[in-house]
Amino acid sequence: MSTAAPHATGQDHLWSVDEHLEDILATVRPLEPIELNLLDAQGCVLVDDITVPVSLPPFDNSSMDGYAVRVADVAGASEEFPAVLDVIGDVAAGQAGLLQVGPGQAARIMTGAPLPPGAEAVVPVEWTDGGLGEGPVAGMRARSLAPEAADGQVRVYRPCAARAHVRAKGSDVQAGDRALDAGTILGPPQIALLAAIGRGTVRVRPRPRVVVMSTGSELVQPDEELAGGQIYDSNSFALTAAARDAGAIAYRVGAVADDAETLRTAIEDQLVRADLMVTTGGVSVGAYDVVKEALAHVADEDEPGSGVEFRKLAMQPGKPQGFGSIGPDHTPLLALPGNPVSSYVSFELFVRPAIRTLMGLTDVHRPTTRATLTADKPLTSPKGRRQFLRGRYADGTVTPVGGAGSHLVAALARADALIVVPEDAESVAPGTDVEVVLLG
Ligand SMILES: Nc1nc2c(c(=O)[nH]1)N[C@H]1C(S)=C(S)[C@@H](COP(=O)(O)OP(=O)(O)OC[C@H]3O[C@@H](n4cnc5c(N)ncnc54)[C@H](O)[C@@H]3O)O[C@H]1N2
Ligand code: MOO
Repeated sequence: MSTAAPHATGQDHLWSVDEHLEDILATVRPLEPIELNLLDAQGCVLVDDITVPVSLPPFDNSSMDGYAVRVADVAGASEEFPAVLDVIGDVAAGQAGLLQVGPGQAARIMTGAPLPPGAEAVVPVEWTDGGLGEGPVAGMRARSLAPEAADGQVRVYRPCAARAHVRAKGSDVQAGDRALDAGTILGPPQIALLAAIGRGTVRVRPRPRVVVMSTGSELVQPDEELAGGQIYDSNSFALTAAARDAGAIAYRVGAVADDAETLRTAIEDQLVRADLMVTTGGVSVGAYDVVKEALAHVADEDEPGSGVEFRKLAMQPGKPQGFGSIGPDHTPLLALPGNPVSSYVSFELFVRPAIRTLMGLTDVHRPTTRATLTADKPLTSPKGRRQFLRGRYADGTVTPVGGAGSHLVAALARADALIVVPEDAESVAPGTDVEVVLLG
């Protein structure tokens, strides 16, 4: 192998952000569906439409603790002239078919209990004397204090309309209705609905397993002592968190040393648990840029399409990038630049859409909006590069946070948006309408 410095020929080509993203999305495919228990499916994308098997609620039931009555029996009732009804017993939630309410009768009923046949409405207990004969009560006596079921008489002080305080069968969803559409992400409310209609498992695309690996012999893990020339590894934390935020199950591998063989072995060891590999650092043109060295030649001649290509993109930050697939399963790999802001911005632009494609989502991008630039002076941007500056967005305006330097982590921590300066702009004046990526 030659030890001469590489020539610039062919390496000067700058790929656009859109070309790079297109290549990534053309390679990454949604993961195969699996059947998962409801809670394991949280955050996953539903593969099939879900139809409601039984109506919800499955039967007419009471929305209040009170008395199930016939409307005619309480017509005209007042505190002065209460309706007096014979109480025939209790209907608790979970009971059905025991009582029949006839004229002049009432059944004491609990919230969620089935409306007994014959009854047309429920009067809340607060509209009655609770069977105690001493005027309106605030509630029923606890079962521990009065274990026997209600009997005797109840005075009802107000009339009620038919179906009052009754939740009708099917008033939530009807059997045969579409409960959820394929493509829905299962959050807590969707999981509530699936459980409510009796589904214990669902077919979803699994959450992608993403291994995030930082590289660099200068990196030290948080809580350890820094020696001269060392810095803390922030990328592996930032990107693991970002992968989780995107919906992945993410594994962090902190700081592999700048040695090609060590790195190759470390990556091979991780492939078993990766649907997607992400590395940071070592992709530039330095003598110690080991990711490039380790991966630029991993293409397997027997495996067409395998291998990692390193490119320069017309963007800032995030100019040097690697992308391809490795290992027997052609696991996609994105090699991001090491500067902390570069790796984070690259993640947002390329890795997040890849993760969301693996998840089976069609809308894979962060939302964007237009905003008026608020700044003391014009923003400057290198010609021919799409620049992503950090900013704060509020009420249709965006304000830059910190400068363009790709080492500025503190400013990144205060930002909630990226200000996009297009390739053809070298300067953007305050007051200009700009595109903004909302980081959510
Ligand atoms: N002669 C040239 N030099 C550089 C160029 C170039 O075109 N010609 N490009 C610059 C750009 S742009 C970037 S971006 C960086 C990318 O470099 P690498 O991907 O090789 O990254 P490293 O050299 O490993 O690190 C860069 C920088 O970031 C710090 N770093 C790395 N990993 C972490 C981490 N996990 N946590 C925190 N900080 C990290 C590292 O210490 C360096 O300071 O190359 C430029 N150079
Ligand atoms: O592209 Mo580098 O990522 O500008 O700092």
